[in-house]
Amino acid sequence: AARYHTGWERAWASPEPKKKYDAIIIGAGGHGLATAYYLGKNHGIKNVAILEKGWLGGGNTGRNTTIIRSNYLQDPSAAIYEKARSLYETMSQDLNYNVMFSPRGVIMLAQTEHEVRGYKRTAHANALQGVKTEFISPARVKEIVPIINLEGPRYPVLGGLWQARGGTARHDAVAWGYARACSDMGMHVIQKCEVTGIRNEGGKVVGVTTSKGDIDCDKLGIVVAGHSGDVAGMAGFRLPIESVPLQALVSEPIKPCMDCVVMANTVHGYMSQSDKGEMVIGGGTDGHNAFTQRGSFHHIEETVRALIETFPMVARLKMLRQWGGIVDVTGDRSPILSKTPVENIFINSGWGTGGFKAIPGSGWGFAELMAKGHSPLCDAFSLDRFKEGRFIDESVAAGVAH
Ligand SMILES: Cc1cc2nc3c(=O)[nH]c(=O)nc-3n(C[C@H](O)[C@H](O)[C@H](O)COP(=O)(O)OP(=O)(O)OC[C@H]3O[C@@H](n4cnc5c(N)ncnc54)[C@H](O)[C@@H]3O)c2cc1C
Ligand SMILES: CSCC(=O)[O-]
Repeated sequence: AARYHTGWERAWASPEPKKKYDAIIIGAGGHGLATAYYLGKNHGIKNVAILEKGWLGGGNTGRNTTIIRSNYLQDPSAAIYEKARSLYETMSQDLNYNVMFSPRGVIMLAQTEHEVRGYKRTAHANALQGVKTEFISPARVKEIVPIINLEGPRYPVLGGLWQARGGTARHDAVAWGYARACSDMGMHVIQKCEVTGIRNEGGKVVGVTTSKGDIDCDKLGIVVAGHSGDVAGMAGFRLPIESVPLQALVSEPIKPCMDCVVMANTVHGYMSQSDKGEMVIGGGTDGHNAFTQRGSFHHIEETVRALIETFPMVARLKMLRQWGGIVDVTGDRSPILSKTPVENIFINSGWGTGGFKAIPGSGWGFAELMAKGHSPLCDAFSLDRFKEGRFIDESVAAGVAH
Protein backbone atom coordinates (compact mmCIF):
# COMPACT_ATOMS: atom_id res chain seq x y z
CA ALA A 1 0.00 0.00 0.00
CA ALA A 2 1.22 3.51 -0.72
CA ARG A 3 2.76 5.04 2.37
CA TYR A 4 0.90 8.17 3.41
CA HIS A 5 3.11 11.08 4.36
CA THR A 6 1.89 13.22 7.21
CA GLY A 7 4.78 15.60 6.54
CA TRP A 8 6.24 15.12 10.02
CA GLU A 9 8.43 12.06 9.41
CA ARG A 10 11.69 12.13 7.41
CA ALA A 11 11.03 11.90 3.66
CA TRP A 12 13.44 8.99 3.19
CA ALA A 13 15.17 6.51 5.48
CA SER A 14 18.92 6.65 6.03
CA PRO A 15 19.85 2.99 6.57
CA GLU A 16 23.29 1.47 6.93
CA PRO A 17 24.14 -0.80 3.97
CA LYS A 18 23.23 -4.51 3.98
CA LYS A 19 25.82 -7.10 2.93
CA LYS A 20 24.23 -7.70 -0.49
CA TYR A 21 21.67 -6.26 -2.92
CA ASP A 22 20.23 -7.52 -6.23
CA ALA A 23 21.28 -4.20 -7.78
CA ILE A 24 23.44 -1.26 -6.75
CA ILE A 25 23.26 2.16 -8.42
CA ILE A 26 26.30 4.37 -7.89
CA GLY A 27 25.20 8.03 -7.81
CA ALA A 28 22.06 9.50 -6.19
CA GLY A 29 21.51 12.15 -8.81
CA GLY A 30 18.36 12.37 -10.89
CA HIS A 31 19.40 9.66 -13.34
CA GLY A 32 20.49 7.22 -10.62
CA LEU A 33 17.40 7.76 -8.48
CA ALA A 34 15.07 7.54 -11.49
CA THR A 35 16.75 4.30 -12.59
CA ALA A 36 16.19 2.77 -9.15
CA TYR A 37 12.59 4.01 -9.09
CA TYR A 38 11.73 2.39 -12.45
CA LEU A 39 13.61 -0.81 -11.51
CA GLY A 40 11.08 -1.09 -8.69
CA LYS A 41 8.00 0.32 -10.36
CA ASN A 42 8.33 -1.28 -13.84
CA HIS A 43 10.33 -4.44 -13.11
CA GLY A 44 9.63 -5.34 -9.47
CA ILE A 45 13.32 -5.17 -8.56
CA LYS A 46 13.30 -3.52 -5.13
CA ASN A 47 16.28 -5.03 -3.32
CA VAL A 48 18.30 -2.04 -4.52
CA ALA A 49 20.83 0.35 -2.95
CA ILE A 50 21.64 3.78 -4.35
CA LEU A 51 25.10 4.80 -3.07
CA GLU A 52 25.95 8.50 -2.93
CA LYS A 53 29.32 9.88 -1.88
CA GLY A 54 27.89 13.27 -0.91
CA TRP A 55 24.25 14.21 -0.42
CA LEU A 56 21.48 13.10 -2.78
CA GLY A 57 20.84 15.62 -5.54
CA GLY A 58 24.09 17.45 -4.68
CA GLY A 59 25.69 16.87 -8.09
CA ASN A 60 24.57 18.34 -11.41
CA THR A 61 20.94 17.51 -10.66
CA GLY A 62 20.92 20.16 -7.93
CA ARG A 63 23.04 22.61 -9.95
CA ASN A 64 21.33 22.98 -13.29
CA THR A 65 19.16 25.65 -14.91
CA THR A 66 16.22 23.18 -15.19
CA ILE A 67 15.41 23.57 -18.88
CA ILE A 68 13.19 20.76 -20.19
CA ARG A 69 12.65 20.23 -23.94
CA SER A 70 12.78 17.43 -26.52
CA ASN A 71 13.53 19.39 -29.71
CA TYR A 72 16.50 17.26 -30.74
CA LEU A 73 17.26 16.15 -34.28
CA GLN A 74 18.04 12.42 -34.40
CA ASP A 75 15.30 9.78 -33.96
CA PRO A 76 16.86 8.02 -30.90
CA SER A 77 17.28 11.43 -29.19
CA ALA A 78 13.71 12.52 -29.94
CA ALA A 79 12.46 9.21 -28.53
CA ILE A 80 14.21 9.41 -25.17
CA TYR A 81 13.88 13.16 -24.61
CA GLU A 82 10.19 13.15 -25.58
CA LYS A 83 9.58 10.13 -23.32
CA ALA A 84 11.22 12.15 -20.56
CA ARG A 85 9.28 15.33 -21.33
CA SER A 86 5.99 13.43 -21.31
CA LEU A 87 6.88 11.76 -17.98
CA TYR A 88 7.64 15.21 -16.52
CA GLU A 89 4.05 16.21 -17.37
CA THR A 90 2.71 13.67 -14.84
CA MET A 91 5.69 13.31 -12.51
CA SER A 92 4.13 15.23 -9.60
CA GLN A 93 1.11 12.91 -9.63
CA ASP A 94 3.24 9.79 -10.17
CA LEU A 95 5.59 10.58 -7.27
CA ASN A 96 2.93 12.36 -5.18
CA TYR A 97 5.53 15.13 -4.89
CA ASN A 98 5.19 18.58 -6.45
CA VAL A 99 8.14 18.86 -8.84
CA MET A 100 6.70 22.16 -10.16
CA PHE A 101 6.85 21.17 -13.83
CA SER A 102 6.07 24.38 -15.72
CA PRO A 103 5.40 23.92 -19.48
CA ARG A 104 6.11 27.61 -20.10
CA GLY A 105 7.68 27.05 -23.55
CA VAL A 106 11.24 27.08 -24.85
CA ILE A 107 12.54 29.11 -27.80
CA MET A 108 15.88 28.40 -29.47
CA LEU A 109 16.67 31.69 -31.22
CA ALA A 110 17.81 31.70 -34.87
CA GLN A 111 20.35 34.53 -35.14
CA THR A 112 22.12 33.42 -38.33
CA GLU A 113 20.88 32.09 -41.67
CA HIS A 114 22.59 28.80 -40.77
CA GLU A 115 20.47 28.55 -37.62
CA VAL A 116 17.30 29.39 -39.58
CA ARG A 117 17.97 26.46 -41.91
CA GLY A 118 19.05 24.19 -39.05
CA TYR A 119 16.02 24.84 -36.85
CA LYS A 120 13.60 24.53 -39.77
CA ARG A 121 15.18 21.14 -40.44
CA THR A 122 14.70 20.21 -36.79
CA ALA A 123 11.06 21.32 -36.88
CA HIS A 124 10.46 19.07 -39.91
CA ALA A 125 12.25 16.15 -38.21
CA ASN A 126 10.25 16.71 -35.02
CA ALA A 127 7.00 16.60 -37.03
CA LEU A 128 7.97 13.11 -38.22
CA GLN A 129 9.01 12.08 -34.68
CA GLY A 130 5.80 13.19 -32.94
CA VAL A 131 7.57 16.01 -31.10
CA LYS A 132 5.51 19.22 -31.22
CA THR A 133 7.73 22.14 -32.30
CA GLU A 134 7.42 24.91 -34.88
CA PHE A 135 9.68 27.49 -36.49
CA ILE A 136 8.28 30.95 -35.63
CA SER A 137 8.85 34.42 -37.05
CA PRO A 138 10.72 37.29 -35.35
CA ALA A 139 7.37 39.01 -34.73
CA ARG A 140 6.05 35.91 -32.94
CA VAL A 141 9.27 35.72 -30.88
CA LYS A 142 8.67 39.34 -29.81
CA GLU A 143 5.06 38.55 -28.86
CA ILE A 144 6.25 35.69 -26.61
CA VAL A 145 9.27 37.60 -25.24
CA PRO A 146 8.52 41.35 -25.15
CA ILE A 147 11.87 42.21 -23.51
CA ILE A 148 13.88 40.84 -26.43
CA ASN A 149 15.75 43.11 -28.87
CA LEU A 150 15.15 41.76 -32.37
CA GLU A 151 17.44 44.28 -34.06
CA GLY A 152 20.83 43.41 -32.54
CA PRO A 153 23.58 44.92 -34.72
CA ARG A 154 25.64 41.72 -34.78
CA TYR A 155 23.06 39.00 -34.28
CA PRO A 156 19.50 40.10 -35.17
CA VAL A 157 16.73 37.66 -34.28
CA LEU A 158 15.62 35.91 -37.52
CA GLY A 159 13.08 33.59 -35.88
CA GLY A 160 13.18 30.68 -33.47
CA LEU A 161 12.38 27.03 -32.84
CA TRP A 162 9.41 27.08 -30.42
CA GLN A 163 8.39 24.15 -28.21
CA ALA A 164 5.29 25.23 -26.30
CA ARG A 165 5.30 22.16 -24.00
CA GLY A 166 8.96 22.59 -23.05
CA GLY A 167 9.70 24.39 -19.82
CA THR A 168 11.24 23.98 -16.38
CA ALA A 169 10.86 21.99 -13.14
CA ARG A 170 12.23 22.33 -9.62
CA HIS A 171 15.46 20.31 -9.81
CA ASP A 172 15.80 19.53 -6.08
CA ALA A 173 12.21 18.30 -5.96
CA VAL A 174 12.86 15.85 -8.79
CA ALA A 175 15.69 14.26 -6.78
CA TRP A 176 13.72 14.40 -3.51
CA GLY A 177 10.56 12.98 -5.09
CA TYR A 178 12.38 10.01 -6.60
CA ALA A 179 14.41 9.43 -3.39
CA ARG A 180 11.27 9.35 -1.25
CA ALA A 181 9.52 6.99 -3.66
CA CYS A 182 12.55 4.66 -3.71
CA SER A 183 12.69 4.69 0.08
CA ASP A 184 8.96 3.97 0.24
CA MET A 185 9.61 0.87 -1.90
CA GLY A 186 12.10 -0.32 0.72
CA MET A 187 15.18 0.61 -1.30
CA HIS A 188 18.26 1.91 0.51
CA VAL A 189 19.34 5.44 -0.43
CA ILE A 190 22.71 5.62 1.32
CA GLN A 191 24.37 9.03 1.46
CA LYS A 192 27.98 9.76 2.48
CA CYS A 193 28.88 6.37 1.04
CA GLU A 194 31.63 6.82 -1.53
CA VAL A 195 32.38 3.93 -3.89
CA THR A 196 36.17 3.52 -3.94
CA GLY A 197 36.47 0.24 -5.80
CA ILE A 198 34.54 -2.20 -7.98
CA ARG A 199 35.07 -5.93 -7.49
CA ASN A 200 34.60 -8.50 -10.25
CA GLU A 201 35.40 -12.21 -10.52
CA GLY A 202 35.87 -13.96 -13.83
CA GLY A 203 34.75 -10.89 -15.77
CA LYS A 204 31.50 -10.51 -13.80
CA VAL A 205 30.74 -7.88 -11.16
CA VAL A 206 30.39 -9.19 -7.57
CA GLY A 207 30.26 -5.94 -5.60
CA VAL A 208 31.79 -2.61 -4.65
CA THR A 209 34.14 -1.31 -2.00
CA THR A 210 32.88 1.81 -0.26
CA SER A 211 33.66 4.17 2.60
CA LYS A 212 31.14 2.05 4.56
CA GLY A 213 32.80 -1.27 3.71
CA ASP A 214 32.30 -3.90 1.00
CA ILE A 215 28.81 -4.39 -0.43
CA ASP A 216 27.95 -7.24 -2.82
CA CYS A 217 25.54 -7.10 -5.75
CA ASP A 218 24.42 -9.06 -8.81
CA LYS A 219 24.06 -5.97 -11.05
CA LEU A 220 25.72 -2.55 -10.94
CA GLY A 221 24.66 0.74 -12.58
CA ILE A 222 27.27 3.53 -12.80
CA VAL A 223 25.41 6.87 -12.89
CA VAL A 224 27.91 9.48 -11.72
CA ALA A 225 28.00 12.13 -14.49
CA GLY A 226 31.27 14.06 -14.36
CA HIS A 227 32.96 11.31 -12.34
CA SER A 228 32.07 8.57 -14.84
CA GLY A 229 35.64 8.24 -16.09
CA ASP A 230 36.99 7.71 -12.57
CA VAL A 231 34.37 5.14 -11.57
CA ALA A 232 34.57 3.26 -14.88
CA GLY A 233 38.32 3.11 -14.27
CA MET A 234 37.61 1.27 -11.00
CA ALA A 235 36.00 -1.47 -13.12
CA GLY A 236 38.88 -1.49 -15.60
CA PHE A 237 37.40 0.19 -18.66
CA ARG A 238 37.61 3.69 -20.20
CA LEU A 239 34.91 6.01 -21.53
CA PRO A 240 34.96 8.47 -24.46
CA ILE A 241 33.92 11.41 -22.31
CA GLU A 242 35.51 14.63 -21.04
CA SER A 243 34.64 16.17 -17.67
CA VAL A 244 34.39 19.95 -17.87
CA PRO A 245 32.94 22.69 -15.63
CA LEU A 246 29.64 24.24 -16.67
CA GLN A 247 28.51 27.34 -14.82
CA ALA A 248 25.30 29.27 -14.23
CA LEU A 249 24.23 32.35 -12.29
CA VAL A 250 21.11 34.05 -10.98
CA SER A 251 20.42 37.76 -10.75
CA GLU A 252 18.75 39.57 -7.90
CA PRO A 253 14.96 38.95 -8.00
CA ILE A 254 13.05 41.40 -10.22
CA LYS A 255 9.41 41.85 -11.27
CA PRO A 256 8.02 39.18 -13.67
CA CYS A 257 9.31 40.00 -17.16
CA MET A 258 9.84 36.68 -18.94
CA ASP A 259 7.54 33.67 -18.80
CA CYS A 260 9.33 31.26 -21.11
CA VAL A 261 12.88 29.97 -21.66
CA VAL A 262 15.09 31.46 -24.38
CA MET A 263 18.30 29.88 -25.65
CA ALA A 264 20.61 31.98 -27.83
CA ASN A 265 23.07 29.38 -29.03
CA THR A 266 24.97 31.61 -31.46
CA VAL A 267 26.07 33.82 -28.58
CA HIS A 268 26.22 30.84 -26.15
CA GLY A 269 23.75 32.10 -23.57
CA TYR A 270 20.30 31.23 -22.31
CA MET A 271 17.91 32.73 -19.82
CA SER A 272 14.66 32.17 -17.95
CA GLN A 273 13.06 33.73 -14.89
CA SER A 274 12.64 31.67 -11.74
CA ASP A 275 9.41 31.64 -9.73
CA LYS A 276 11.25 33.81 -7.19
CA GLY A 277 11.94 36.45 -9.84
CA GLU A 278 15.65 35.79 -10.39
CA MET A 279 16.91 35.78 -13.99
CA VAL A 280 18.53 32.34 -14.39
CA ILE A 281 21.41 32.61 -16.87
CA GLY A 282 23.74 30.01 -18.31
CA GLY A 283 26.29 29.68 -21.06
CA GLY A 284 28.87 27.34 -22.54
CA THR A 285 31.26 25.10 -20.70
CA ASP A 286 34.67 26.24 -19.52
CA GLY A 287 37.30 25.40 -22.10
CA HIS A 288 39.34 22.97 -20.01
CA ASN A 289 38.84 19.61 -18.32
CA ALA A 290 38.49 19.97 -14.55
CA PHE A 291 36.71 18.60 -11.50
CA THR A 292 36.15 21.95 -9.75
CA GLN A 293 32.44 22.57 -9.27
CA ARG A 294 33.05 26.31 -9.84
CA GLY A 295 34.48 27.36 -13.19
CA SER A 296 36.34 30.52 -14.16
CA PHE A 297 34.69 33.89 -13.59
CA HIS A 298 35.62 35.38 -16.99
CA HIS A 299 33.33 32.75 -18.51
CA ILE A 300 30.39 34.18 -16.65
CA GLU A 301 31.35 37.70 -17.80
CA GLU A 302 31.49 36.48 -21.43
CA THR A 303 28.04 34.90 -21.11
CA VAL A 304 26.43 38.03 -19.68
CA ARG A 305 28.19 40.29 -22.20
CA ALA A 306 26.97 38.06 -25.04
CA LEU A 307 23.34 38.25 -23.89
CA ILE A 308 23.19 42.04 -23.55
CA GLU A 309 22.74 42.67 -27.30
CA THR A 310 19.63 40.45 -27.37
CA PHE A 311 18.43 41.29 -23.84
CA PRO A 312 19.56 44.86 -23.03
CA MET A 313 17.89 44.66 -19.59
CA VAL A 314 20.61 42.21 -18.52
CA ALA A 315 23.06 45.13 -18.41
CA ARG A 316 21.23 46.58 -15.40
CA LEU A 317 20.97 43.39 -13.34
CA LYS A 318 23.04 42.61 -10.27
CA MET A 319 24.36 39.05 -9.92
CA LEU A 320 23.10 37.27 -6.79
CA ARG A 321 25.24 34.09 -7.06
CA GLN A 322 27.17 31.89 -9.46
CA TRP A 323 27.98 28.17 -9.28
CA GLY A 324 29.18 25.28 -11.42
CA GLY A 325 28.99 21.55 -11.95
CA ILE A 326 31.12 18.92 -13.69
CA VAL A 327 29.47 17.77 -16.91
CA ASP A 328 30.31 14.57 -18.78
CA VAL A 329 30.58 15.41 -22.46
CA THR A 330 30.79 12.87 -25.32
CA GLY A 331 32.13 13.58 -28.80
CA ASP A 332 28.69 13.46 -30.43
CA ARG A 333 26.92 15.22 -27.51
CA SER A 334 24.67 12.19 -26.96
CA PRO A 335 24.53 10.01 -23.84
CA ILE A 336 25.93 6.56 -23.17
CA LEU A 337 23.30 4.07 -21.92
CA SER A 338 25.04 0.77 -22.25
CA LYS A 339 26.35 -2.57 -21.11
CA THR A 340 30.10 -2.50 -20.46
CA PRO A 341 33.04 -4.88 -20.95
CA VAL A 342 32.34 -6.26 -17.44
CA GLU A 343 29.30 -8.55 -17.23
CA ASN A 344 26.36 -7.02 -15.30
CA ILE A 345 27.95 -3.58 -15.05
CA PHE A 346 25.92 -0.92 -16.89
CA ILE A 347 26.85 2.73 -17.59
CA ASN A 348 24.53 5.75 -17.76
CA SER A 349 26.65 8.78 -18.60
CA GLY A 350 27.52 11.41 -21.20
CA TRP A 351 24.50 13.66 -20.63
CA GLY A 352 26.84 16.64 -20.79
CA THR A 353 25.13 20.00 -20.41
CA GLY A 354 21.65 18.66 -21.04
CA GLY A 355 20.72 15.66 -18.94
CA PHE A 356 18.25 17.18 -16.47
CA LYS A 357 15.54 17.16 -19.15
CA ALA A 358 16.19 13.46 -19.79
CA ILE A 359 16.02 12.14 -16.21
CA PRO A 360 12.69 10.24 -16.27
CA GLY A 361 13.21 8.88 -19.81
CA SER A 362 16.77 7.83 -19.00
CA GLY A 363 15.68 6.16 -15.74
CA TRP A 364 12.85 4.34 -17.54
CA GLY A 365 15.10 3.01 -20.30
CA PHE A 366 18.19 2.32 -18.21
CA ALA A 367 16.14 0.35 -15.67
CA GLU A 368 14.82 -1.74 -18.56
CA LEU A 369 18.37 -2.27 -19.87
CA MET A 370 19.56 -3.37 -16.40
CA ALA A 371 16.52 -5.61 -15.88
CA LYS A 372 16.23 -7.17 -19.34
CA GLY A 373 19.59 -6.61 -21.05
CA HIS A 374 18.12 -4.37 -23.75
CA SER A 375 15.84 -1.34 -24.09
CA PRO A 376 14.43 0.38 -27.21
CA LEU A 377 15.13 3.73 -25.51
CA CYS A 378 18.81 2.88 -24.89
CA ASP A 379 19.98 0.48 -27.60
CA ALA A 380 21.18 3.24 -29.98
CA PHE A 381 23.24 4.86 -27.19
CA SER A 382 25.57 1.89 -26.61
CA LEU A 383 29.28 2.28 -25.99
CA ASP A 384 29.94 0.28 -29.18
CA ARG A 385 28.73 3.19 -31.33
CA PHE A 386 32.06 4.92 -30.82
CA LYS A 387 33.96 1.87 -32.10
CA GLU A 388 31.53 1.39 -34.98
CA GLY A 389 31.31 5.08 -35.91
CA ARG A 390 27.52 5.15 -35.36
CA PHE A 391 27.60 8.66 -33.89
CA ILE A 392 24.34 10.36 -32.86
CA ASP A 393 25.38 13.93 -33.57
CA GLU A 394 23.40 16.40 -31.45
CA SER A 395 25.97 19.19 -31.19
CA VAL A 396 23.40 21.71 -32.49
CA ALA A 397 20.45 20.53 -30.38
CA ALA A 398 22.64 20.25 -27.29
CA GLY A 399 22.39 24.03 -27.25
CA VAL A 400 25.19 25.81 -25.47
CA ALA A 401 28.74 25.57 -26.67
CA HIS A 402 30.69 22.68 -25.25
C1 LIG B 1 25.36 24.67 -14.44
C2 LIG B 1 24.60 23.56 -15.13
C3 LIG B 1 23.45 23.86 -15.87
C4 LIG B 1 22.72 22.84 -16.50
N1 LIG B 1 21.53 23.15 -17.11
C5 LIG B 1 20.76 22.14 -17.63
C6 LIG B 1 19.48 22.43 -18.16
O1 LIG B 1 19.02 23.57 -18.11
N2 LIG B 1 18.76 21.40 -18.71
C7 LIG B 1 19.26 20.12 -18.77
O2 LIG B 1 18.59 19.24 -19.32
N3 LIG B 1 20.47 19.80 -18.21
C8 LIG B 1 21.22 20.79 -17.65
N4 LIG B 1 22.43 20.49 -17.07
C9 LIG B 1 22.92 19.10 -17.10
C10 LIG B 1 22.24 18.25 -16.02
O3 LIG B 1 22.31 18.94 -14.79
C11 LIG B 1 22.95 16.91 -15.88
O4 LIG B 1 23.09 16.32 -17.14
C12 LIG B 1 22.15 15.96 -15.01
O5 LIG B 1 21.74 16.58 -13.83
C13 LIG B 1 23.02 14.75 -14.67
O6 LIG B 1 22.33 13.99 -13.70
P1 LIG B 1 23.04 12.70 -13.08
O7 LIG B 1 22.11 12.09 -12.14
O8 LIG B 1 23.63 11.88 -14.19
O9 LIG B 1 24.33 13.31 -12.35
P2 LIG B 1 24.49 14.03 -10.93
O10 LIG B 1 23.26 14.73 -10.53
O11 LIG B 1 25.77 14.79 -11.00
O12 LIG B 1 24.63 12.79 -9.93
C14 LIG B 1 25.79 11.98 -9.92
C15 LIG B 1 26.06 11.67 -8.47
O13 LIG B 1 27.09 10.69 -8.37
C16 LIG B 1 27.80 10.95 -7.18
N5 LIG B 1 29.10 10.23 -7.24
C17 LIG B 1 30.16 10.51 -8.03
N6 LIG B 1 31.17 9.66 -7.80
C18 LIG B 1 30.72 8.80 -6.82
C19 LIG B 1 31.31 7.71 -6.13
N7 LIG B 1 32.56 7.30 -6.40
N8 LIG B 1 30.57 7.07 -5.18
C20 LIG B 1 29.30 7.47 -4.90
N9 LIG B 1 28.69 8.51 -5.52
C21 LIG B 1 29.41 9.17 -6.46
C22 LIG B 1 27.92 12.46 -7.15
O14 LIG B 1 28.18 12.93 -5.85
C23 LIG B 1 26.55 12.89 -7.68
O15 LIG B 1 25.65 13.20 -6.64
C24 LIG B 1 23.19 21.49 -16.43
C25 LIG B 1 24.34 21.19 -15.69
C26 LIG B 1 25.04 22.21 -15.03
C27 LIG B 1 26.26 21.86 -14.21
C1 LIG C 1 22.58 23.91 -20.17
S1 LIG C 1 21.76 23.87 -21.67
C2 LIG C 1 20.14 23.51 -21.26
C3 LIG C 1 19.49 22.56 -22.25
O1 LIG C 1 20.13 21.59 -22.67
O2 LIG C 1 18.33 22.81 -22.61
